Amino acid sequence: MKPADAGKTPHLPHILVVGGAGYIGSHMVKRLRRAGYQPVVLDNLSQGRRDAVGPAQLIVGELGDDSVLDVIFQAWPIAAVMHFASYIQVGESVAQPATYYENNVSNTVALLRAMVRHNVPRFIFSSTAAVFGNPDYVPIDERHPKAPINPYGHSKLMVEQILGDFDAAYALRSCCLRYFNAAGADPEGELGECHEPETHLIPLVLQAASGRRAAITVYGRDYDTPDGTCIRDYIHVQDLCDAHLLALEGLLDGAGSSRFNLGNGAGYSIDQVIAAARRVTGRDIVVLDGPRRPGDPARLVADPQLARDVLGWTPQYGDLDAIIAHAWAWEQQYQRWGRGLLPHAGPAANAASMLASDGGERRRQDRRA
Ligand SMILES: NC(=O)c1ccc[n+]([C@@H]2O[C@H](COP(=O)([O-])OP(=O)(O)OC[C@H]3O[C@@H](n4cnc5c(N)ncnc54)[C@H](O)[C@@H]3O)[C@@H](O)[C@H]2O)c1
Ligand SMILES: O=c1ccn([C@@H]2O[C@H](COP(=O)(O)OP(=O)(O)O[C@H]3O[C@H](CO)[C@H](O)[C@H](O)[C@H]3O)[C@@H](O)[C@H]2O)c(=O)[nH]1
Repeated sequence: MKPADAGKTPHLPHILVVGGAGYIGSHMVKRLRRAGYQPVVLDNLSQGRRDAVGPAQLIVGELGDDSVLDVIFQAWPIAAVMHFASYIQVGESVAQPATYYENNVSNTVALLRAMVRHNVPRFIFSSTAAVFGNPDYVPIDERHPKAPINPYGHSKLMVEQILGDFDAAYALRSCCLRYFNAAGADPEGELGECHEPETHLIPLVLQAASGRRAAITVYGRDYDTPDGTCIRDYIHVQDLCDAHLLALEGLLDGAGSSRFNLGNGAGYSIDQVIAAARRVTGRDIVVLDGPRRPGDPARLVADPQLARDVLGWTPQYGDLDAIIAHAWAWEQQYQRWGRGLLPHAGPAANAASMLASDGGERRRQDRRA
């Protein structure tokens, strides 16, 4: 199987993209549109950006709101759901577990129940390497024991388990895609990563390169790795989108439920990432040394063989410099235009008036309270 390409017959099915205004979800929405699908986005804008959705349908609303979900499933013939919406910060999940279990688990169950109510039988879930906890071995394959070490990882593993039960009880077929470290940006420069607050290494290193922040702090130099810094498997957001498209095609073709680890299968240390960023940007980057960040495993590297064999997935951006180059182009756009003033920003064609409930700012305030 190959990912559906631009130019393929238009008007493929409607796909509900929950969290489609966020970093990975917005790239997926663009990819779906290019492939001829009709994405419908549900996002509460607690992190996502209205302009990142482009001309796709945007419903501003809560994932766990039955009335919103019922209206969406009645309004559009949704063939499958892609679920990107969750809270994603490991440290915050330790401090606020209730918030994480509520949003990542309870609200997801509400979505799944709505799918069962409306006979929508296909689901693609954004899972994470965090379901494995501190790995017993690397590269990590799908058989590796699941032992999360924080509420974020637990919440994702719970949903994986719930999906197994929904398959058995309701024939809801699902594909869990466990991303390792999502990175990079739309090669066309329209979309990229802009979490608030940003906690991910590559965007922070590039903010230090652009001058948006003074320095990057390396969290620990005493790990059992060749240079003492943590090793991660960085996977380009476009490659993640390709995997989703393949998973979607599989489910539409009648495939059963499945779970895949998504990474390049190559690990880079923090020092290697900083060196690559210096190479790509040509800028000096000030580096500070800090203590370990609690809960960071020394090494997380995927074994992506199953996704290659079963989905036919071939990542295009295995080269760290290419991943960083796209993220750097995005950082420079941000420098030029600022948040909310990007060149592609325009009035979102959305159904917000139908279901107005812009809980975004309220959510942000709740979480900071
Ligand atoms: N970024 C990574 O490296 C990474 C790695 C592994 C897994 N993941 C998973 O991938 C998914 C997407 O990650 P991301 O980096 O794009 O995150 P993101 O925060 O940029 O996107 C999540 C989106 O979901 C929305 N959202 C959150 N709660 C919602 C709710 N209750 N109702 C409606 N919308 C809601 C947010 O507004 C945001 O637009 C997440 O589920 C995350 O756990 C990400
Ligand atoms: O300012 C920083 C930020 C990060 N790091 C280090 O860089 C590495 C990568 O950190 P990220 O925060 O970019 O990514 P994580 O590996 O912590 O987290 C990623 O993988 C997790 C699974 O383990 C979750 O899925 C999460 O959403 C996803 O971003 C870690 O060793 C971290 O300690 C620094 O040294 N300085």
